[in-house]
Amino acid sequence: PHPQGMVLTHLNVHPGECIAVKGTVPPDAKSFALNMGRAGSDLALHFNPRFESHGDTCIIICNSLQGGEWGEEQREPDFPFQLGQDAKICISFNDQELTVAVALPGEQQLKFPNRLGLEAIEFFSVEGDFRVKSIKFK
Ligand SMILES: CCCO[C@@H]1O[C@H](CO)[C@@H](O[C@@H]2O[C@H](CO)[C@H](O)[C@H](OCc3cn(Cc4ccccc4)nn3)[C@H]2O)[C@H](O)[C@H]1NC(C)=O
Repeated sequence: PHPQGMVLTHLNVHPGECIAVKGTVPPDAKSFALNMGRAGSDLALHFNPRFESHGDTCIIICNSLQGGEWGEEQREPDFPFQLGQDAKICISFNDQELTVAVALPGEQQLKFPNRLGLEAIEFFSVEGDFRVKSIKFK
């Protein structure tokens, strides 16, 4: 099978701008992740909805990755995603925090501290069970 997902680099997204991702969650999805930061090993946010994965059921795991080391997980039980449904996710940030707004299927905002002091998002990747339909930079 082809590995799922995509990697975008040299993005230069600044505070106040947002990355708007639209896509579909397959009906048999187990887990997907949106990663953003400086590079694959230097992530301000690993946003990882788990439908059934790592012993977790329907929970969003957020974490940072610095020099290849995971930080402390933030576990969010408010879970807006549904198997087989479209999803619309807008990511923005400032010096204090990153904000993930899920506009589909639920309306939900999730905040995560900007532990890296990130000033621009250069790197964005999608991994796992999420079929990207569009990415817009607003
Ligand atoms: C109870 C003691 C062990 O704790 C467990 O430790 C695991 C290993 O650190 C934690 O799982 C890791 O959590 C990280 C976030 O904190 C990341 O999610 C680690 O996965 C990285 C990763 C991305 N990918 C690509 C990918 C992503 C999504 C779907 C498909 C492929 N493959 N591995 C994932 O392996 C897992 O979240 C954690 N569970 C708890 C309850 O704390």
